[in-house]
Amino acid sequence: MSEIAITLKNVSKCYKRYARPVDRLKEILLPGKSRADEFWALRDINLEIHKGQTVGIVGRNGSGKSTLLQIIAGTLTPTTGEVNVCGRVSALLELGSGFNPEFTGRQNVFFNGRLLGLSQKEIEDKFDEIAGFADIGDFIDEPVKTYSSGMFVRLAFAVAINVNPEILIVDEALAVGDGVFIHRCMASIKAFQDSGGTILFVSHEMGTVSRLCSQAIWINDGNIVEIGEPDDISRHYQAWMYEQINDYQKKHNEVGNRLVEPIETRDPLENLENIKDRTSQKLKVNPFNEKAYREYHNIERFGTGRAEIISFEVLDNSNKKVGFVYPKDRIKLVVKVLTYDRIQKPIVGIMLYDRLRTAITGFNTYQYQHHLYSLLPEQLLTVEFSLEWPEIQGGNYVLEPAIADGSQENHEMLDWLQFPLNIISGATDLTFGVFRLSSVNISHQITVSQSPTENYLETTRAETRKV
Ligand SMILES: Nc1ncnc2c1ncn2[C@@H]1O[C@H](COP(=O)(O)OP(=O)(O)OP(=O)(O)O)[C@@H](O)[C@H]1O
Repeated sequence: MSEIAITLKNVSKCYKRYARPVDRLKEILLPGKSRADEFWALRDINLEIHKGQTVGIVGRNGSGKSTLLQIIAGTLTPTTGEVNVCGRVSALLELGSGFNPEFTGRQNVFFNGRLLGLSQKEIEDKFDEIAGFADIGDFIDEPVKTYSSGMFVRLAFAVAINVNPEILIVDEALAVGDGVFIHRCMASIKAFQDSGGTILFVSHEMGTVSRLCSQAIWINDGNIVEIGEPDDISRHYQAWMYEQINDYQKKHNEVGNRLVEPIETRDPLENLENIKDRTSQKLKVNPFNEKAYREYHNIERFGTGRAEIISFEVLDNSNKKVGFVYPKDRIKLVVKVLTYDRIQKPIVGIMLYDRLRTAITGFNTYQYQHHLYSLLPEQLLTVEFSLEWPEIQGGNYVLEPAIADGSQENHEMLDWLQFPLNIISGATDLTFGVFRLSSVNISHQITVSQSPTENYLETTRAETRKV
């Protein structure tokens, strides 16, 4: 096992919160009696991060991510516990933190470089590289208070990555950079990873965490919920987020989500009892019936459970199950849903993820304006999506079906199966990046100047059409 770069033992952080600003003043003027409420932003955090790891930290707003990063970066002291950091830390924390707004960009580069332990000469040697990376032109000699948030982060990242850190800490800041800059940041982060650097970063984008990280940490209400493979954390966090959304919908949408159109009655299924028997087991352990998430880390499905996906199949043209497809193959994705309650506005959809859990595409009945009538309890809904397999890179993919009640923007997630089906996509042709465009027209012309004096031009034209 590699060396340990960061260790946290029983780290907690308590902030003081004052109901009124005057209480803070009173406490200073009349010491002895605390007038603040205690707020524990982190509780008993135990963590070991090895050298060379890239660790993504996820969690909803206010869960304690920045507090944790600041404690590791050394800009905040924990209330209790022990922190050991081995290696030079360069931190890109809250936007502009560490920059003096009255100083110019240039002055701030020197100021920050010195704070990070570089000598004047070292910073002078690196200055052009830093300014070149930040690419903010003449603004480098303007006070940073005149910078846009994007310019701020450009300079801050340029400093952070160019001061030879061993541990790089990035707190969401990159979210405000433009596409070109993010691309460059990602390239430098990759190079830093390859050189054996340790990275900790906060992101709300699970795709980025899955792509970049070797490990992920999920924090909620100041506690570590789970540490593990980014892919697992991504699924569990997604499940939990939907739980929150469902709770919110329940509270705020009791009336809004009520049935407006007439219910279409359907013939009850002949073998409904059998199906119910098979699925009742699952329902009993449905984690969304009031249990805290912590108790069911290893779920592979989530939702309120008012309806349940009981079968999901990928079929070829002759209705045979397939696990291997080629681009342009026609396939059918068949989702069967059993209802346990009245579902007023059913939406059935499927997400396609790659092996790093990057969402490749998603489609659902609502989006394609395929209206599904309201369902009664104990009905079986079968939805079949017929499609041409996209021209994506060859490899392993995951298809995940889901059933929701509501609209695209505002729905209750009833059941979402995570990782029910792996499908291998064969590669038929060269594909660069994620997918290959299915229809590209290419034309070209070559113009030759045959005699400069006559200025005579001969043009050869050609056109190819690839559909
Ligand atoms: N200086 C402070 N005084 C009092 N409370 C604070 C202070 N700084 C942070 N908090 C509180 O501590 C909790 C954790 O904050 P923190 O910034 O670490 O969360 P976060 O997960 O980074 O949130 P976000 O995703 O919104 O950036 C929040 O409830 C926040 O209000």
